[in-house]
Amino acid sequence: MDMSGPAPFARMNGIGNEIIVADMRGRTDRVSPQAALALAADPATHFDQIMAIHDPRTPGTDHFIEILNQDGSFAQACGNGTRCVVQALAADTGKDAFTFETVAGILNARQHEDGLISVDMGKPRFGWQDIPLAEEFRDTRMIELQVGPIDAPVLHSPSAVSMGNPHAIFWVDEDVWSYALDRFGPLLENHPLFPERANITIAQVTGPDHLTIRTWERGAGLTRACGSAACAAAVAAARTRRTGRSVSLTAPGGQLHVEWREDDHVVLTGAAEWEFAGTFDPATGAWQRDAESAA
Ligand SMILES: N[C@H](CCC[C@H](N)C(=O)O)C(=O)O
Repeated sequence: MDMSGPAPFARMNGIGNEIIVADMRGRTDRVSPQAALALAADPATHFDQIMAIHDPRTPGTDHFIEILNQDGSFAQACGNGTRCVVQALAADTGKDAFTFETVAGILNARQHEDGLISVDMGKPRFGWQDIPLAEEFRDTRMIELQVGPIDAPVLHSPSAVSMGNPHAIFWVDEDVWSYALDRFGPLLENHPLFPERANITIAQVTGPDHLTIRTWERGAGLTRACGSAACAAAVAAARTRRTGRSVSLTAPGGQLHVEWREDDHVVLTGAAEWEFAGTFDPATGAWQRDAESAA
């Protein structure tokens, strides 16, 4: 049955990462890039990512999840967005555990008694072709890339990690707010070394097994948090012996925890917050707020 016509959505956030959860269950259409661009352009619905919940495509999974960035591009992973999906589905179904299929693989997630949500983001990938990078690097813990004056680079020698989506983690010793990420982010996001672009994070070790991070996201720009970047930074910190495998992180929007388990799975834990509900046209992005959600 194709339930065409407007689809329900919830405007949420994952520690400040602005998310639209689109309920596409029971439908055969998809959220279009045009709809994403229209919703992103409206200040009331402006978002970083859209998480579209579809009916399952694979036995043993609850839903297929499709992810669009603010610029209409499709993404393979979104940790903060996945937590928002769990919170929305838990409220709707009374279940607290879910298995999702994404283009990056199968994700298991659950909401805890305290309301926090954990998502198994799968295994990190480190091969240069898996990130992907445009040229071979035998050790992606530190790749040759820099921005700023040639004799005094501002950011250099990042770690590269894929969490299903590409990440470059630049290690800094100064306060992460002292770097012009608004200027360097787009240069690095679109650097030829990243054939699929990349999410760009600056990370400072600010305590034993604690990182402070800021991210310029592929397809969304500066965001208040990026869950898959938190995973990438935690894994890269452990790989480069800056921290252990269980790391707490402070992003501009709040706190996250990442555990890189011994079975190689990376588990992201954090909060999700509901803001308001509405309905929208998945083809055009035309929307209206639910009466009971009216501000
Ligand atoms: N911008 C990312 C997708 C969203 C990631 C982020 N919002 C998260 O929580 O993981 C990309 O294009 O790979």
